[in-house]
Amino acid sequence: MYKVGILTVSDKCSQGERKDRSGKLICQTLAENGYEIYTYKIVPDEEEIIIQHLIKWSDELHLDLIVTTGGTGLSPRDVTPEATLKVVKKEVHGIAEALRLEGLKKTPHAMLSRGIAGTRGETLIINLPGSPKAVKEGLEVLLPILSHALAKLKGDPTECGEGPA
Ligand SMILES: Nc1ncnc2c1ncn2[C@@H]1O[C@H](COP(=O)(O)OP(=O)(O)OP(=O)(O)O)[C@@H](O)[C@H]1O
Ligand SMILES: Nc1nc2c(c(=O)[nH]1)N[C@H]1C(S)=C(S)[C@@H](COP(=O)(O)O)O[C@H]1N2
Repeated sequence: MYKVGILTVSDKCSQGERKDRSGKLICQTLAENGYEIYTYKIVPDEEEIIIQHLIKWSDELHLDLIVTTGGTGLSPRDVTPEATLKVVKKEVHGIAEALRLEGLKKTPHAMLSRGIAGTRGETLIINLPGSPKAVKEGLEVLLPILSHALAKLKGDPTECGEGPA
């Protein structure tokens, strides 16, 4: 069972001014789909704090997957993509592009998310926007590919083909 960490990046949620529905939605959805929710935290929109958590969860806890929610927009306090870029060793552009592409089918605002995805060692890190609606839509994009992505990240030699040639 793949181990997952969920990091909610939100000033309001971290100050108790808003209930974190988005992080909880990620926990619930991934658990329902067979992932082990290993850890879940709410942090403010502070780059250093985000970086510390991503590195610890990857290098010390050796999580397979980290999903962040929030702080991917244009607001001055939105720094999740910048923090994530400082942690990942390789970007997975296709995931970030797919999230925006599918998001645009729901709302033109999807183009305003600067979220990225990437890997650090054998950990896959994915940024989702903050709203529960964006999280629900983003998970619908991710769920079909997550187990394949994580298997490949761990060096699974099986072919990528879809069935017989
Ligand atoms: N974790 C969350 N749980 C529930 N709703 C959220 C959450 N994060 C964001 N939202 C909703 O999505 C909207 C846009 O998210 P955004 O990250 O811009 O939040 P914000 O309020 O601007 O900043 P912050 O959440 O960092 O205080 C928010 O105004 C809020 O309505
Ligand atoms: N699929 C999807 N993506 C989405 C949205 C959405 O509703 N659905 N919201 C957009 C909005 S309104 C914003 S402001 C940006 C950034 O959100 P964040 O600052 O909460 O990360 O995500 C965008 N991406």
